[in-house]
This record gives sequence, structure tokens and C-alpha cells, in this order.
Amino acid sequence: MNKEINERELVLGILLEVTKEGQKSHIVIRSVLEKYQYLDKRERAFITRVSEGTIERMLELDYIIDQFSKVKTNKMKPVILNILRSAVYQLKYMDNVPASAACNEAVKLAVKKGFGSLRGFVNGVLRNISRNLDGIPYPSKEEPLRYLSVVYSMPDWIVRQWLSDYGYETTEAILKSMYEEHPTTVRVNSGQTDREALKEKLKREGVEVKEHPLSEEALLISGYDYLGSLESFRDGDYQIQDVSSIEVAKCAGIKPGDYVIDVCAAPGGKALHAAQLLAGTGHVEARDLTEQKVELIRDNIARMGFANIEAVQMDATCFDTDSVERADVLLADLPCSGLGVLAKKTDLKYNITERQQEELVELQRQILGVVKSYVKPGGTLVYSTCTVNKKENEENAAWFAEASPDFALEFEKQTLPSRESDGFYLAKFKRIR
Ligand SMILES: C[S@@+](CC[C@H](N)C(=O)[O-])C[C@H]1O[C@@H](n2cnc3c(N)ncnc32)[C@H](O)[C@@H]1O
Repeated sequence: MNKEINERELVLGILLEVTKEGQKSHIVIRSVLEKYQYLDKRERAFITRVSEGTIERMLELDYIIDQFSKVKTNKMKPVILNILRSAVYQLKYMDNVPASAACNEAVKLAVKKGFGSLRGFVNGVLRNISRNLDGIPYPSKEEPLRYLSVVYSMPDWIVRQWLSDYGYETTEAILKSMYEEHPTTVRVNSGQTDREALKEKLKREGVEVKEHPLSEEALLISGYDYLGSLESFRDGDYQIQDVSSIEVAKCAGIKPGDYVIDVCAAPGGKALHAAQLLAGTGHVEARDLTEQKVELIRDNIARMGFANIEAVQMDATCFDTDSVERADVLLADLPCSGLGVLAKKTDLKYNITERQQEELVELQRQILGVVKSYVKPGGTLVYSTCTVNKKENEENAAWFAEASPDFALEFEKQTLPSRESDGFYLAKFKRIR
């Protein structure tokens, strides 16, 4: 590659943008790969793997560095800290990178970035870690919170909440699943094609494709560059949607001719599924807060080619008199802390706080309190989130049932994150009078 800027320097730039500027990692990585189009496949894969891996394992990497450095990570200059982090990631998790290369390249990069005086420090810390990789003193399992937080690089407050909600074994299973491979799940647009035909079409496009073990409507795809380059995607043969989220429209009991309102619909996964289940009848109103979000829904409607759905800009916290008792089915897939999709959104765990979670619980209650009157007597309300914790999920459903005697909880389901599925929660309510 062009030797003026090498792949480790690009990784450093990505890490600095994510950790210092608070940018989202997948966006920063994508824009670097777009800017440096001339990179070959191997270099692109290296940049993606080291950047994503370093961010994903950041708490563990900092813990390791702190075991071997007199200057602690919270006192280090961001450039040096991020050079060390990505080098330790290569040492610990990338067998195909020789230890000498990880150390030497880190030292060279520190010098190139104007930290020549720290050359000995960077070299010393990394050689020391490299020599002792197999004997790193991790926290003891006797301290489950600290142990799980360091080993799975998860902020304390999230581990504490999961331990309290689900116990040790389940918490560790959730944390482990974050590090398994997660191919993309797509829901087949059955109005237009079927699973067999779509499988063949995807294979012809060079995509690796498997049937989803948990859903007859879904396929697992991988090995593609980006979705927009696939004709099958542009043709609207499928929609990206996790199996857990496919359950929402499925469980809602949608019948031909129904009026469906989705109050938080962008980018449109569940609303489009509802439109598909209506098979050309009825109507879906897919709402979201901003025009920008509504545009995303419109793009997907156009791509999937449904005529029985429209996207509308509307704030779900504001009462809409025209909607009162209008909906046979109301979907309330509300903004949430997203703890069920941390495997896919690597940096979210460092950005979401317990305080924000509390605010989200309030927002969820506020929205539910407003939109419940849009449900017809006898109609259905499905509350869902892509998160994993009782406050936003079971406790909110219990609050809603208590505060709304005209609604009865029919069932609720918490799906925990796993290889095959995101973490997801849904509660189905019937309006009984
Ligand atoms: C979990 S996402 C919805 C995902 C969508 N249901 C799907 O299946 O593709 C939550 C959505 O709520 C929207 N939102 C947040 N606050 C809102 C509000 N006050 N009114 C309407 N939508 C809101 C966000 O813009 C976001 O698109």
C-alpha cells in the first residue's frame, strides 16, 4: 500500500475519531474504506478487524495495559493509548500477526505521530505484554462483576444490571454471544419471491446464504461487500430484519383489511412486514419523529413496492385526535437503550449510560400513555424494544397493565441475545373495552 499512510495509521485515526470525538465506529470505518478505495482486500480486512476488535475489547485491553505500565491508561495521551490498544489487540487476538510486527509497527507509528520520546515506553510496555500474554492476572471469579466486566469488556453498570435481572450464568451466556459471528438476517418479501428462489438468486450474486434455523421467513447472509450493490436487495426481495423482530407483526394477529399504526417505524422493518401480511389489503401508517427518518421508511417502501403503506412524520409523544380508536393493530417499537444489539453496534455499550436508560423508561411510558387510545376496542397493542433489562421491558409492561385497566396482557417474551438472534422484548396487549 501507499507507504505515506499505512493501515495501522488508518486504524489509529479511526480509534481517535471514535474514542475522542464520539463518532460511531461503523460510520467512521466505512468512510475510511470509501476514501482509501485503492486498498487491497487484505488491507481492508485488516483495518476493519483491528478497529472493530479494539473497540469491542477496549476495557479488557486497557486492563491488560494497566497491568504492565506504570503510567495508567487514564493518564495516557490518546494517541499513545490507542496505539497501545490496537497493538495489544493484535498480540492477543490475531495469531496471523507476528508479535514483532505488532510491537515494531506500534513504535514506528508513535515516532511518526511526534512521540519519539516515548519510543522506549511503547516498546517496553508491548514487549512486556507480549512475553507475558499467557499469564495475565485477570480478576478472580470470586468478584463476578469485575471479572465479567473485564473479560467481556462490558461497562460495570450493564453487567451489574444483568446479574441482578438474570443471574450469573445467563449474564455470562449473553456476554459470550457478543463475540460470536452474527451474519445478517433478512426477511423474505413473500409477496414477491419465496425463500428457495431468493436463496438461488443470492448465490448467483456471490452471497453466502443459509436458511435461518429459527424462522421459515428468514435467511442468513454474509460475504457481500455492501447491500446496495446487490440486485436482489435493490429489487426489494428482502428486508434486513432480525428473527426476534419478525415476531412482532407475526404475533399481532393482523387480518386482511386491518388498519395498522406503527408509531416509531423507521427504517420500517416491522411496518413493512405488517404491510406484507396484509397482502394488498388494509393500510399501514408508518410514523417517525423526523423527516429524515421518514425518508428512510419511504426509501424502503419504494424498494419493496407495497401500495398499502404510507410514511408520516409525527411525534409519538404528541396526542393525535384523528387517530383515536383508529387502529386494529398498534405497533409501539419504542426508542430504547439497545442492549440487545450490542454485538452489532460495537461502541454503543460505551456511549449509553444508566441515566439515559432511566430517561428512556420515562419516554417509553410517556409514548405508551399517549398512543394507547389509538387502539380500537378489541384491537391489539404490541410494545417492543431491542433491549435486555427488566426496567424497560417487563417492569414497563407491568406498569402499563396497571395504569391501563382497559388493556389485558396476553403474553410477553424476552429473547436473550444469541448467535441466531438479537436480544429483544415484546408484550402483546388486547384492548378489552
Ligand atoms: C427501535 S427504532 C424503530 C425500529 C422500527 N420499528 C423498525 O422495525 O425498523 C425507534 C424509532 O423511534 C423513533 N422515535 C424516537 N422518538 C420518537 C418520537 N417521539 N416519536 C416518534 N418516533 C420516535 C426513532 O427515530 C427510531 O426510528
